Amino acid sequence: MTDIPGIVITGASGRMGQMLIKTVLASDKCRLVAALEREDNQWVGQDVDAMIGGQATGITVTSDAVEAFAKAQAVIDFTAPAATVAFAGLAAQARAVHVIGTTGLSDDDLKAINAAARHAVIVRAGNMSLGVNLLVRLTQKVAAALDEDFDIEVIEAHHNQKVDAPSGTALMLGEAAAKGRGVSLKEVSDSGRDGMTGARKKGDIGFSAIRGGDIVGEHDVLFAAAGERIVLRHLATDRAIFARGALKAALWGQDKSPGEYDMMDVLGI
Ligand SMILES: NC(=O)C1=CN([C@@H]2O[C@H](COP(=O)(O)OP(=O)(O)OC[C@H]3O[C@@H](n4cnc5c(N)ncnc54)[C@H](OP(=O)(O)O)[C@@H]3O)[C@@H](O)[C@H]2O)C=CC1
Ligand SMILES: O=C(O)C1=N[C@H](C(=O)O)C[C@H](O)C1
Repeated sequence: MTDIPGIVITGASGRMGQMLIKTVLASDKCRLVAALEREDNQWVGQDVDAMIGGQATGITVTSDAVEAFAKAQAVIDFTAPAATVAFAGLAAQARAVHVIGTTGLSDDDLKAINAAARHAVIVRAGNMSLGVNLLVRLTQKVAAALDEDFDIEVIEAHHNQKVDAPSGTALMLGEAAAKGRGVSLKEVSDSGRDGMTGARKKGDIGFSAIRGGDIVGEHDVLFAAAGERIVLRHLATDRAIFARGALKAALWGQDKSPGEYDMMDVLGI
C-alpha cells in the first residue's frame, strides 16, 4: 500500500475516459487502480494498454464498480447521468472522492448527488478547464457591469456525438450571467428558438447550440446592445485540459470534509 491516491476511471473507453487514463498514468501524484466500463462493453476483460494503445499497466478493464471503488481514494467520472447517479452512491459508500464531469444531469439527478455528498467529497463541474472557469468569473463581472440594454446570448459548439444541449459549460456561463444580473436563470433562460418566436424578450439569456464534426468545445458569451457588442470566448482544442482539471480536483479533494464542491473551489478563483 502507498500514500499516493488510487484512482478509478469510469467510462474508461470513452473520449474522456481514455484521456483521463493517459493523464493519470503520466502523473507521479496518483496511480490508476481500475478502469471501469459497463458489463456489455467490448473492452471489459481486456488490458487497459490495448484500449489506449500505450504503456503496459497490468490493469484489466472491469465492470465491477464495488470492487473497483473499494481500492480507490478517488473516482473520476465522465459518463452519463444514470451512471453518475449510481456511482455517486457507491463512491460515497467507499468514502472515495467523486469527481463528476458528466453533463446533462436533471434536477432529480442533482438531488441524488447532493445526498451522496453528505457522506463523501464530490467535485462537480460542467467544465473542468482553468480557462472556462476563469471565463465564468469574467461573465459574472461583465453581466454585473451592464444593464438589460445588453442582450446576453451563450453560443456553444461541440462534436457531432454530443448528446446534451445546452452544454454543461453553456449552463455554467448562463448561471454566471444571471448571477451577475441578480436574476434566476430558470426565469430568464431562452433556448431552442424555432419558428414564430416573437421578438426577443428584454432580460432573457439565450442559448444556441451547434453540433458538427470533431469540435472539442467552443463557447461564446455575447453581450449585444445597440451600436456595440462584447464577446467573451473560450476555445478548447484538446480534451487534456478537462482531464488535467479533473485530476487536480481528485487530488485537491483528498483532505476535504464531505460536501459538494466545484472547480472554483479547487482552483481558488
Ligand atoms: N466537465 C467537463 O470538463 C467535461 C465533461 N464532459 C462530459 O463527460 C461525459 C462523457 O463525454 P465523452 O467522454 O465525450 O462521452 P463518450 O460517449 O465518449 O464516453 C462515455 C463513456 O461512459 C460510458 N457510459 C455511458 N453510459 C453508461 C452507463 N449507464 N453505465 C456505465 N457506463 C456508461 C460509455 O460506455 P459505452 O460506450 O458502453 O456506452 C462510455 O465509455 C459527457 O456528459 C460530456 O458532456 C466531456 C468533456 C469535458
Ligand atoms: O461533451 C463534450 O465533449 C463536452 N462537454 C462539456 C459540456 O457539456 O460543456 C465540456 C466540454 O465543452 C466538452
